[in-house]
Amino acid sequence: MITLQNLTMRREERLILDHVNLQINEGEQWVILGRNGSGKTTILEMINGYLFPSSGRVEVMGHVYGQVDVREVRKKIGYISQSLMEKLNLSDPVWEVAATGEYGFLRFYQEIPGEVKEKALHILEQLNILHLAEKPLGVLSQGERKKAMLARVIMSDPSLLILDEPCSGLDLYEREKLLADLEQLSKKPLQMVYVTHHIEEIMPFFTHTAVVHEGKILASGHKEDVLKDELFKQVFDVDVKLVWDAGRPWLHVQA
Ligand SMILES: Nc1ncnc2c1ncn2[C@@H]1O[C@H](COP(=O)(O)OP(=O)(O)OP(=O)(O)O)[C@@H](O)[C@H]1O
Repeated sequence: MITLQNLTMRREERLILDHVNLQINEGEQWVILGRNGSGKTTILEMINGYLFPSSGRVEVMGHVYGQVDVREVRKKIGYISQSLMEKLNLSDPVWEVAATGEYGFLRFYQEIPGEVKEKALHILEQLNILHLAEKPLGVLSQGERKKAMLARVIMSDPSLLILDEPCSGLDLYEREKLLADLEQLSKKPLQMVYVTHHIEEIMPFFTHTAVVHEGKILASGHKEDVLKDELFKQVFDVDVKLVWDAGRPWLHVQA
């Protein structure tokens, strides 16, 4: 479903990605982990076709970038990121923010068809935020904004969902609610690539993990094979012990 081959990215003489290879197959749910500045977002932007590598090959859902109109591929990709959040209009009502997902627009300049509004309201109801439908996006809490973005993504019925640190800024309650929503979504035929710094966000439904370090993929594969104490010591330079509890990994920092 996604093949990244030998991706290299240079910026001002700096090597930001260094021969990145990653194979993501249908039915797998991936988490990409790594420290600040390791190159995670750069990889996501390449999968979305917003950035092109200096060299290498990107194939997404059977389309090789450079040979297709990436805007067409993007219609099948849902993207949740802080940079997209910043592009949305804070004065737009939440239902309208969700409805824009139907077309991939950032905002509407014409009347929205009744059935599109109905569909948006239905999705808000599923996510338990129907009561926020008429509120402007700007008055929502961080957690509620994330849910509005999720509604916008669900509206577009994507085959691939890319999430860049969706839980950042959320308290424990909001984080767990968002993760539970994602778990529900994972039951659809919907593939996810989820970027985070926090391994406890690796819910049981995630099957695979890649660890990015200084622009390289340090390890990738089944999460149980990749998530090892030694790897965390190497990446985070902190002595940790990894413990699995209820199907989720947790890190204990050693004294
Ligand atoms: N346009 C750019 N020009 C120069 N350097 C850039 C540019 N975009 C990203 N970088 C650098 O590339 C490196 C990787 O950035 P990236 O955003 O992919 O990291 P990340 O792993 O997502 O980090 P974080 O977890 O902090 O979001 C960083 O050191 C960043 O400063």
